[in-house]
Amino acid sequence: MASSISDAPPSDTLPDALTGVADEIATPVAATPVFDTLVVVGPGLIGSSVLRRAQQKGTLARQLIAVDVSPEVRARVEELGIADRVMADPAEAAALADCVMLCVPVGAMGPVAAQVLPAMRPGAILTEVGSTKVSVIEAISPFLRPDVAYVPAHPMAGTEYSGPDAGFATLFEDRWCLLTPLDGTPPQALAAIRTLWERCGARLREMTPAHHDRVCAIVSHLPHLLAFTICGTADDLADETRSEVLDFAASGFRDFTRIAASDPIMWRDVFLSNREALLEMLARFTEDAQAMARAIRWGDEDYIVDRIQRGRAIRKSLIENRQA
Ligand SMILES: NC(=O)c1ccc[n+]([C@@H]2O[C@H](COP(=O)([O-])OP(=O)(O)OC[C@H]3O[C@@H](n4cnc5c(N)ncnc54)[C@H](O)[C@@H]3O)[C@@H](O)[C@H]2O)c1
Ligand SMILES: O=C(O)C(=O)C[C@]1(C(=O)O)C=C[C@@H](O)C=C1
Repeated sequence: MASSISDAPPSDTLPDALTGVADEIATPVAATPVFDTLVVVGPGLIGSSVLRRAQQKGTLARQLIAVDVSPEVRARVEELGIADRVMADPAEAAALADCVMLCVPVGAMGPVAAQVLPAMRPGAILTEVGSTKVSVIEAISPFLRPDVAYVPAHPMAGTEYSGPDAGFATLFEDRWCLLTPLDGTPPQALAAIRTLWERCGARLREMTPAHHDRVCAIVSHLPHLLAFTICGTADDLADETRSEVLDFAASGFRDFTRIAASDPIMWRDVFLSNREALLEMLARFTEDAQAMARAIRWGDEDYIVDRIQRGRAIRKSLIENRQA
């Protein structure tokens, strides 16, 4: 593949930090930017965090272009000054890029890929950050070209906020970025996207798209489904009893409300696009919740304590892994 990717090292741990060992004090050198021109389509929470990181470090790309369908978002990105150029037409921007990163809701990935791919330069890279992988890959695949590499990725980092004001440069630090390369993904393109995420501070893991979707169904999608549901149940209860259920909803419930404040469009798309894996995890969860209900009904103290201890152990391991 004729690539226009800069000749970036595969990892920040090697030549970026130091040159040679001839002198007693090695000379630090700036890393070569991974790309000349990075186009971020959808500079919301994730896209604007990538732009801020790129601007702050200067080692992701020489030129940053933001593209958004919303005039309000474009105006805000201009005001924030987090891109060198802000454009409305994805195809016009894509023609200038050696990397296009799609940061739009997963339901928009296919239509946006259809707009950008025909305009991309030979040798450029298309990547995206969708929270689901199998259906996003299926939606993008019909528009792929042999001379444009596609590297699916998913930074496992976020907040309940969205839009360009919500982003921040350290969002990805110490967080996992899951990569799901395809059989035909060129190693050089994969290496460039790995370097980009490493320079965002992320830890990397590669897996198949199907495995990704099962993992994310349990660690991310089901927790959101439960948070939206429990808030709805509490709200219904407050209506029915005309009581102050929500006035006193502190502590445990409050933690659910943070997740439940997430963007409806993003989560509608995630649930529908990971339908199978999410429904499977929900079925397993429902069985386990029934088992807990049974233990409570029959006073099975051992079962109850065992489940609580498993929860505590999971929390402890997250803290040890710096993921809490
Ligand atoms: N929020 C998270 O925690 C999180 C974490 C990891 C990955 N993701 C994934 O990242 C993507 C973006 O999520 P976000 O939270 O940054 O969303 P966001 O709502 O903050 O930003 C999305 C942006 O995309 C723009 N957009 C929508 N449709 C478009 C189109 N057709 N053309 C151009 N722009 C369009 C919107 O105007 C918005 O500015 C989603 O695919 C999501 O699944 C989200
Ligand atoms: O931390 C949060 O609030 C998030 O929702 C982030 C979170 C997650 O569930 O962990 C949400 C969606 C993503 O695709 C990745 C990360």
